[in-house]
Amino acid sequence: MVSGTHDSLSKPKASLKDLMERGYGNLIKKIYRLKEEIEADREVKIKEKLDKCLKKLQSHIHGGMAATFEGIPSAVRNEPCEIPRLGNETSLSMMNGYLLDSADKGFVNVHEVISTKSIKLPRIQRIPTYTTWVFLDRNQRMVEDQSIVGRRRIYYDQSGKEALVCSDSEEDVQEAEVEKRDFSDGEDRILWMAFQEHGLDDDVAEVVSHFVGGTPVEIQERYNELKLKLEASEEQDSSGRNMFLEKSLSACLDSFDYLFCRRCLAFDCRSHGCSQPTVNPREKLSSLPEPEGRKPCSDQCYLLAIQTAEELVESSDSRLLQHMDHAILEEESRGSSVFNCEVNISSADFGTGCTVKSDTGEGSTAGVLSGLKVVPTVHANVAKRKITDDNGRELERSGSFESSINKKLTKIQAVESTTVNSKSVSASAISSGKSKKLSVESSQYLDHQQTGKHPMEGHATGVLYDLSSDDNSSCHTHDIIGEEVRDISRRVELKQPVSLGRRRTKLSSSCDWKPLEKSLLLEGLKMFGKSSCGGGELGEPPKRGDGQCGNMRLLLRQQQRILLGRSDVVGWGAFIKNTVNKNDYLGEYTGELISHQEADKRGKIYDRVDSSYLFDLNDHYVLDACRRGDKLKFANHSATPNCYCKILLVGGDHRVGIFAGERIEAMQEIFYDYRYGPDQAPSWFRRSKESKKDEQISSQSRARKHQSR
Ligand SMILES: C[S@@+](CC[C@H](N)C(=O)[O-])C[C@H]1O[C@@H](n2cnc3c(N)ncnc32)[C@H](O)[C@@H]1O
Repeated sequence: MVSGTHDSLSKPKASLKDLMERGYGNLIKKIYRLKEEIEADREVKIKEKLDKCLKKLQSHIHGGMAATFEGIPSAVRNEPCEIPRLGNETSLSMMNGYLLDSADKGFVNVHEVISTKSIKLPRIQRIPTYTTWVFLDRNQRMVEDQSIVGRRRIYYDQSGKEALVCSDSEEDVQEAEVEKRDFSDGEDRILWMAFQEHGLDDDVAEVVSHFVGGTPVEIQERYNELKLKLEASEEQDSSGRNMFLEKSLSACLDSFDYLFCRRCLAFDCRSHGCSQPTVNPREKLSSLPEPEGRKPCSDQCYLLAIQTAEELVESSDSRLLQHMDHAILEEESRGSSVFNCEVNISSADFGTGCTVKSDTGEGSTAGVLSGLKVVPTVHANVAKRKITDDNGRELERSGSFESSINKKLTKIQAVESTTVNSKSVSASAISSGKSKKLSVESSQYLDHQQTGKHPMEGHATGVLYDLSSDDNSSCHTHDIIGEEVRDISRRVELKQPVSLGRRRTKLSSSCDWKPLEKSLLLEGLKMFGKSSCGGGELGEPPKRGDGQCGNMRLLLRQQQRILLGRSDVVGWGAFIKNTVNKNDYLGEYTGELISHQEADKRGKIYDRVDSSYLFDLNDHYVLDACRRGDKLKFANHSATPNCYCKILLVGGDHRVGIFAGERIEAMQEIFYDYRYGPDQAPSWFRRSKESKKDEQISSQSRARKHQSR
């Protein structure tokens, strides 16, 4: 850095005369010349640009009208050319080249004018910025590059005037408010020449500042910047590599990495979106709170499983159970892996949120990997085995241990022998289903329909869980077969010492869940401390008239057609295409999954433009539909809404479903209550609440996070 930069700030600026006396006359003359050169250069460029524009304009003119364009160049070039006003004509008529009807003034000689009337084009509203949004099949994790946290960015408001500096700390914001001066190419040339010839000096900086403006400090800093740039490019020339390029390449690879789905092992997968972190279940285990003081909702509730597992752990058989755990792992590591595959067969085919536990058996081909053993097999093996302690002594099995193992086996076997019953596979449902995400070949099921034989039969010693959803238990978790298989294949490859059964517990808090390994289950459930099958805090699932599990519709995207149109209230709105009944599922509010910190930062920006698409999802995430989402993001707020939102746990993820609160006729606009908290309510929301002018739509929203019911 140059010394004395601070002095130059405090001392008054020397005049050009003083500087000349100090021997900078030559420099000053040179700068004058250079400036003139630059300006002449610029003028030439501007003229060239203008000519280009005019040529383009002329090419758009048809027939005789072209003649009227003669007057334009002089007008644009600021040469004397008076443009007469024609009564109340709009400015459009003044700019369109019709220099007309001024015989009395006699300054425009246009003979080929066809019409003396200006054309009034319809007024078109500016296209709002958010029209760049893209559809999302489901929520996507924010790509890190797009985070505004920890970055200093300047955002301009709609009129492009007021800037908002976004930064992590308030001090930063203060600091950043001093805008950095921009130097033009010409200015760069001047200061570069001056410092190159006279060295980096305060006086030189002062001379330059007389011509290019700014403070001597800014000018010196700019010079240093230019020098660094030059050095970098020289370095590139000498080494044949470009460090900037390298940096951007790694940044590029970074974001490429974010697009990689670690569940599907594919880029930009449609099921999970981008930025899939490698989730270590154990890490998750500690980060999420354990459910406390909750009552089981039914005899299938996972809370019961937790209790039982806790009891087992407390019991004197805990050691044996641990050893059994090991035994299972050993089994797994002996050539083939334990595979407790829970396969979701779409409700479109089964009429219900039907989950199938499948034992592939060795060499089986039931759509899952061959050579895998299943949990029942392993359990049976374990039950038969002698269990020894670390010193190789056989451990005595107490009665309760034997009975707990036996109970498990009995349960498993009982279910194993169960074929799919009429509740879970209904022929009518098979034909009427329209799921596009079917992962198991539907032909298999049609085959089943004809032969009366379930497609899994024969392939698998399959454990088919009857998961008919006409009981009132909530079905929160489903998965797609393909996805699970891919997941498993990867796990097998990686030879992870965790059984797949353990993994599945995380994903299988589905309707009629049959606990297989409670200690494992316990772990899985802890990972999803907030998961609930009707515990209440996530809301009751919507009533199902047709025996279909509520959130399967979400999973299968069985949504209503939504139209986008000008809202009756403000801006754009979402409209329903067909009439729907109360509690019908309309669609999902999708968006980017962002942290609360990120949301607060973005919220500040959204508040400025008074338009927010943030939706509180849970303690960890907020949905931001600003850039990505679905048409339902345009649904506006009303205090007397016709819809409601609900956060549902689907496939282990929280997702927002929008449901009809009443019968809604076709083409009606959709509203739901944004439910702003008192500390979040934007001014317009409060205003409208106070005034209560509008009976139907009594409040408005602002850039804060919407809440579900
Ligand atoms: C999710 S967007 C809804 C779509 C919005 N109308 C648009 O044109 O983009 C939410 C924003 O719409 C506006 N908004 C929604 N409901 C409103 C209402 N009842 N009155 C006024 N403004 C509303 C607020 O600016 C809010 O931040």
